[in-house]
Amino acid sequence: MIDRQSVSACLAKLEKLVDTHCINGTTWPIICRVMLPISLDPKQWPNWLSVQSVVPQLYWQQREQTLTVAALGSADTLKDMGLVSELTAGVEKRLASTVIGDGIPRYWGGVGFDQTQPWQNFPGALFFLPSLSLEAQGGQQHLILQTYLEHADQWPIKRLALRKLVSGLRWSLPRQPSLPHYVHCHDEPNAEGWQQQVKASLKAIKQRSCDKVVLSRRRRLIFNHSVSPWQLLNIWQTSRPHLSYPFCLCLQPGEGVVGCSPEQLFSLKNRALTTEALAGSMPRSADAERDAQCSNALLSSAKLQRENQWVVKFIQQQLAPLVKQLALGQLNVKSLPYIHHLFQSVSAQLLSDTTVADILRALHPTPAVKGFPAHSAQQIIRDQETYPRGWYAGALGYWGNNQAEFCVTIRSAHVHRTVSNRGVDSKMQPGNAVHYLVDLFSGAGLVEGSEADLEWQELDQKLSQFMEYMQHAATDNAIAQL
Ligand SMILES: C=C(O[C@H]1C=CC=C(C(=O)O)[C@@H]1O)C(=O)O
Repeated sequence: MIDRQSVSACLAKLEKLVDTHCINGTTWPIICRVMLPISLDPKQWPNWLSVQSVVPQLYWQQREQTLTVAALGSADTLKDMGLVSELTAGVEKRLASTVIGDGIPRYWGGVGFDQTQPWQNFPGALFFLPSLSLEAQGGQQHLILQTYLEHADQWPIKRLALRKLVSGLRWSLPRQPSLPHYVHCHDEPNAEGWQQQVKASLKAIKQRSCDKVVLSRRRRLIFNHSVSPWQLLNIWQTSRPHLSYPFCLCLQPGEGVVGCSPEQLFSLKNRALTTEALAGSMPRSADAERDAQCSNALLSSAKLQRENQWVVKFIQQQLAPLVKQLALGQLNVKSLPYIHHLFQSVSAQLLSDTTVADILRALHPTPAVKGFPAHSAQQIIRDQETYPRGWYAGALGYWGNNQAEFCVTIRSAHVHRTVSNRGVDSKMQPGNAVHYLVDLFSGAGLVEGSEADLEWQELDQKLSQFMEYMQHAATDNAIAQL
C-alpha cells in the first residue's frame, strides 16, 4: 500500500540526504532521489493522478508493459526554448548532474508535432523531472521522490514546495464521474474540404515537389459538462488495443493530451536502438475471410507499400551518420481492433558519440505523420491544415542517461476548455460560458495513387474506434445510474 505515513518517511529520507550534501557536498548541480517499495495496482494510477491538484500530471505505459509511470509535480522543467536543439541540450546537461540516492533519474515529456504551431496553454516542447512518481518495472513498484538543485541556496524553497506537494496529496479514490454525452460534433476539414486538400496535395506530389504528405482531420466534440482527460484515458485503457502506449499529460488540472498509440518513435537501451515504420492502412472486417483479405492486400498493394517505404527510407537516411549495423525487420502487418497497418522494425547500434538528443532530433517527426521529403511535406501541411496540431503526432516518453523511449502521439485527443459569452450553436445553453472541448485527431498518408474518398474512410476508421468506445462508456454510465 501507499499512504501518507510512508510518503512522509520517504520525504524525511530525501531531506536528510540533501541536508547532508548541502553541508558536505562539493559537486553541483545535483539530482537527489529516494525510492520506496509500494504495492498499489498500476491500474489505479490514472485514477490516483486524476484526484491530485498538482501539475504536471503524467501517465505513460510502455507498449509491452515493461514500464508504467504516474508522475506528479515537477522538480525541474525545461520547456519551449524556441529550438528543440536548445531544449534537448538542456536535458542532456541536467542528466549529467551528480545523482545522489537511489536509482537512475529520467526526464519525462516530449515535443509537439511542429514547435512553431503549439496549442494554447501547451508549450511546443517540454521535459520535466517529476517531484513524485510511481513506477512499475520488472515486477516491482516504487514511489520516488526527487529534487534538482543547482546550488544549496535553492533548497529551502524547493523543500517547502515538496512538503506542500506531499501534504496536499489526496488518498481516497472516488469513482470517476460519468462521461457526459457531447452536444456538438464538428469536423475540420469536413468531407468537402478534405477533397480540396487532397487535390492540392496530390497536385504537389504529381509535380514531384513531394513524395508523400500526411494530412489530418480534427473532430471537435463539445460538451456542456466537464470532461477530464483521465476519463478518456480510462476508456482507451479498458478497450486497449494489444501492444499500444496509453498516455495522458496534463499541464493544467483537467486539461491535457491523452491517447493510446500503437506507434513507437524509438527505444534506446544502452547503445541498442529500435525504431519502426508504421504506415499504410486497411480496415478490419468482422468477417474472418474478408479480414484476412484486407491484411493480405496490405502486403501486396504497391501504393500502400510506398506509404511505408518513404518512412523506411527517411529512417535510413537520418540514422546513417549516427549508427552502425542498421538492420531492417521483415515487412509485416500489425492488426489493431479496427485497422491493419503495415509495419517494419528497424534496429541499430549507436556510434560512440551519438546521443539521445541526436536520435530524437533526427527521427521526429517521421514521414508516418508528416511526409517525405520533410520540408515540402511541412509546407503542404501548413498551407492546407487550418488548426495547430500541437501534441497530436508529437513524441512523448522518457529520457535518461543512455536510455530513452518515446511513442508517437497519434490516436490522441486534446482535452481543454474555452470560455465565451455566446453559445457555440443553438443546442448550447445561452448563458453557458464554459465549453468543454475534446479535439480528436486522425491523419492519413497521401502518395501517388491515393483517393480522397478512401482516405476519408480511413480517417473515419481511426476515429470510429474512439467514438465507439466513448459511446459505450457514456451508455454504460447512464445504465449504471439507473
Ligand atoms: C497519422 C496517423 O497514422 C499514421 C500511422 C499509421 C498509419 C498511417 C496511415 O496509414 O496513413 C499513418 O501514417 C494517425 O493515426 O493519425
